[in-house]
Amino acid sequence: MIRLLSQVLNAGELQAVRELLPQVGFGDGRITNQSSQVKRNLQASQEDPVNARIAQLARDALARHPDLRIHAMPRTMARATVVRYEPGMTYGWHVDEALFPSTPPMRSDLSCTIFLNDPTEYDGGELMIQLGAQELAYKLNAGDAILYPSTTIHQVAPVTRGVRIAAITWLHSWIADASQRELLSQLDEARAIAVRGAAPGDPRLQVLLESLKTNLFRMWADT
Ligand SMILES: O=C(O)CCC(=O)C(=O)O
Ligand SMILES: [Fe+2]
Repeated sequence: MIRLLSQVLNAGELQAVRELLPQVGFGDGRITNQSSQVKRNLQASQEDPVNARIAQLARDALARHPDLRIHAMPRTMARATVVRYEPGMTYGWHVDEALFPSTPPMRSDLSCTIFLNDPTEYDGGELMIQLGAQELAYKLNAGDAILYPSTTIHQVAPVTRGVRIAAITWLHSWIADASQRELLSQLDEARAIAVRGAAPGDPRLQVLLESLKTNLFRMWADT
């Protein structure tokens, strides 16, 4: 499932990132995808010390975001990388690698983009995700993030004006199976609504419970 995580970075962290960004050392993005025919962007090298500081800010911010825990059930999070798209740059349709090349390698279940600059600063540069025949486009406010399954075909549309800057990372979930993960996150959301003291007939709680009951029945029904 695609999930938007709002205000992952708070105002202070965004300001710290803005001050660090001019010092990031960027290189050709193909360094990590040498055979890619569609990747035309800039990215920080993993050894870059300024990237490491931004990555740490991003990791801490994601780790404390309640929606990340509910929807990703993260086991491991890869070190984030700052990416930069100038006019004409793009990352065409592709699927992310199955294994993130850490030691040991990490299976990527979910991909995550944290938008680091304001959408008014550039044209184009939408993160587009294919859902069957549909193409969904996302361009979020600075500090917001999107979480999407690493199995999806996606692209960054060409930037036509200005500069798009984001931090990207990947997550290994405790729950490998996406439909099982969805059941658990619906259950967790329902629990959170109930704990807050839902009003009788709360529509969100009702539809969550109906979905859980129906989909568990579909899974377990002996036909
Ligand atoms: O910059 C983004 O939003 C995602 C880029 C991407 O798809 C990737 O680096 O694999
Ligand atoms: Fe990607």
